Amino acid sequence: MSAPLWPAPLAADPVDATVPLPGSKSVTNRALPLAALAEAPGTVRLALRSRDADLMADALRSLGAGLTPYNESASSVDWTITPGPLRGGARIDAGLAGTVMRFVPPVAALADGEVFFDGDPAARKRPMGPILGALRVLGAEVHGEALPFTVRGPVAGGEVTLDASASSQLISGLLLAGARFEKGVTVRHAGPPVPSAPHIRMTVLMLREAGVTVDDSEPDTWRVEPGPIAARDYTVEPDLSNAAPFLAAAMITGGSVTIPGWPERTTQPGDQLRGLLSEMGATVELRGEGLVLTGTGRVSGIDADLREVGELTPTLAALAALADSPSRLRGIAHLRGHETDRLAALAAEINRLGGDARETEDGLAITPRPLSGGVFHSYEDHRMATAGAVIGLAVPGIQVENIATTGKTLPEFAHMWARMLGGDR
Ligand SMILES: O=C(O)C1=C[C@@H](OP(=O)(O)O)[C@@H](O)[C@H](O)C1
Ligand SMILES: C=C(OP(=O)(O)O)C(=O)O
Repeated sequence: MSAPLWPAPLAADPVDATVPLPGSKSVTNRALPLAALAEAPGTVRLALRSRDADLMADALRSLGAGLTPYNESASSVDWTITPGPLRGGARIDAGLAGTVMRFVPPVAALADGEVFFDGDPAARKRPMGPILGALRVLGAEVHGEALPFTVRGPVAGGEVTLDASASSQLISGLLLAGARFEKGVTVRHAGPPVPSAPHIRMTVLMLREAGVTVDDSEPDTWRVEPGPIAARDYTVEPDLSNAAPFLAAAMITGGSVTIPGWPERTTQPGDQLRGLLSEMGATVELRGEGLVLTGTGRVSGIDADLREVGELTPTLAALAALADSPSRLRGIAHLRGHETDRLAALAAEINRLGGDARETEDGLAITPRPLSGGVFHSYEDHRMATAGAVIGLAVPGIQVENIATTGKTLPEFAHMWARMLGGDR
C-alpha cells in the first residue's frame, strides 16, 4: 500500500512562533460521553474536531444522544448535547481511537438492544479483552474479544477485577459510564502496573465535577457510586500532548515557541513536557501568555520512566535521536498496543535513517548517530507522523508517509507546522 509522501520542511532559522492548539482529545472524548449520559442538556465548548473526536460524536449520536454544533471552525466546535434514551441497533465505527473503542462499549451496555463495534484493521489488534470480560462480569452480553464485537445490556454493575496493564483506558471506560449502572461499579486492577495514571485521574476528576461520587483512596481500586451525572458546561483545554512536536521544534532550532492557554493546573499528561524538555536542555516558563519554551539548538539525552506519559514517547524518541548523548525511555511496554507497535515502529524508522534505536523489554535505548534523509513511515499513527516531522527539521530529505494521519487528533498539523516555520510574530 503506498501512501503520499510529505517532504518534511528543514528548518532554515530558529523558529519564533506562537502556536495555538485545538482542544484535548482526552478531555473532549470524556466530556462528550459524560454529557450524553447526563440528566439534562449541557454544552461542550472548544471541543476538538478531529477523526477521534468526530468518531466519538458519531458513536454517541447513533446511540441516541443529540449533538448540535453551534460554533464551528476547522479544528474546534462548541456542542449542545441533549441526552436521549440510549438505543440498540447501532453500528459504531471506532476507527483507530482507543477512547472510542474503550469508552463507548460501557455506554452501549446501557442501550435497549445490541450494539455492534468495529474499527480500522489496525484497531482489531488493540487490547480489548479485559474491558469486554469486565462488562460480561457486570451483566452485559458480549460477543468477541477484540474488535469487531457486540455488546448488549442490561448491565447491573457491581464489582470486577481486571488486568489493565495494557491500557488505562480499560479502567477509564468502566468508570465513565459506571454511575449509570444500577449498582455503580467497583473496578480493581490486578497485574503489572497500570500505565497513564494522569489519564485515570482525569477520568476521576471529570466524574467528580459532574457530581459523581468516586472513591480512589485505595491503590488500584476505583469505586463509582450509582447516581445521576450532572449536566455541565465543559470548556476543553488545549491538547498539551500535541504541543510536543512544536516545543521540540524550538529545542532543535534554538528558537522559541509559545503555547497560549497552557493551564496552570491540569490532569493532562502533556503537562509533564515542562519537566522532561527542561531535562533535555530547554528553558521552559509558564507565563501569562502561555507556556514559553526556548531552546539552544542542542538536545541532551534523557533517562526517563514514561509510564505515565506514554503518548509523549514518539516526540521524545525523535528528540533523543537528534541529541548529543544517549537516551533510555522506560516503562512503556504498553506502547506495543497503541495505534501501532510504537516501540518497533520508532526503532525501525530511526534506524532506517542511519540511527541507533534499540527496543528493550519495556522501552527504547537510543544512541544518537548522524542521520540521513529517507522515508519515515507513519503506520497510520498520528504521533509517528509528527515524530518524522521533528526529525525532518534537522535532517535534509526526510519524507513522511501519509502526513494526513495526523488528522486523528490534529487535522491542521501540516498547516500549523508550515505557519510555525514561517514565523508568525
Ligand atoms: O484516556 C485517554 O484519553 C488516554 C489514555 C492513554 O492510553 P494508554 O493508557 O492506553 O496509554 C493515552 O496514551 C491515550 O493517548 C489517551
Ligand atoms: C495512544 C493514543 O491514542 P488512543 O486514544 O487511540 O489510545 C495516542 O494518542 O497517543
